[in-house]
Amino acid sequence: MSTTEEKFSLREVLVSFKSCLVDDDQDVLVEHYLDGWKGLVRFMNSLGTIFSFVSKDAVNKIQIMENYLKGEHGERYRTLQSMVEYELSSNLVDLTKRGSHPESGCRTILRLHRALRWLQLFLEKLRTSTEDSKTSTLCTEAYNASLANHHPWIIRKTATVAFLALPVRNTFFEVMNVGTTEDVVDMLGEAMPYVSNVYDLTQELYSQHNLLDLP
Ligand SMILES: CCCCCCCC/C=C\CCCCCCCC(=O)N[C@@H](COP(=O)(O)O)[C@H](O)/C=C/CCCCCCCCCCCCC
Repeated sequence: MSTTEEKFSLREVLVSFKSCLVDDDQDVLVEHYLDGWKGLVRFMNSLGTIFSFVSKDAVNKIQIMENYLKGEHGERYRTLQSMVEYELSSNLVDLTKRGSHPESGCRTILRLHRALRWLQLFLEKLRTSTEDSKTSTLCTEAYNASLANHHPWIIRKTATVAFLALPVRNTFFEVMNVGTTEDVVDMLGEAMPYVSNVYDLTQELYSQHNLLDLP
């Protein structure tokens, strides 16, 4: 996971989520999906150790998926659709309660997928924010409208306290290494449709297979 220690580039994250989409934008390549997350983890690491409890969980989930990709059945994990078909047809998913497959690909991606909704909301809030907007407020609002609904009280509390340590909007934009505020806003506008497409496709796939509440 050494790549997560390289410098963050929002453009690379954009390219990863853009190149995720395959088969006429009807499927998601797992490898590039994970590359997008690795880029985001790099960004979070650059914000300081207060977010290490979040990045550890994200890194752990990325690692679980990378192990599947490198494993004996790696080809079945090439796209989200092939992963869902393979794991369901081979009974590799704990559907109602945690049992013998506590780290299935389907449940691991579901956790990242829920976090992608938070990202989608947060990026849109950042894009439309003004100079005096507080990143902690934007982040908390995005979190409360998404991930928080899936987290127990103690995680919600810890996350909300950590958000208070987010840097102010200008510093936040600088860490993105994109250029001026206008450049950041433009790039966020460019990135949003790709992140949204990936989110919508995954949501549709999981909904079709009743996988949105995996334990
Ligand atoms: C253009 C860049 C701007 C934004 C950059 C954001 C960078 C964010 C990078 C990574 C996001 C973190 C992804 C977190 C995945 C969380 C998955 C999850 O929900 N895990 C929980 C459930 O897992 P299981 O126990 O069922 O296996 C787990 O309990 C969570 C533990 C950690 C706490 C998660 C708090 C999530 C807060 C997300 C906001 C991060 C704030 C970063 C601020 C920039």
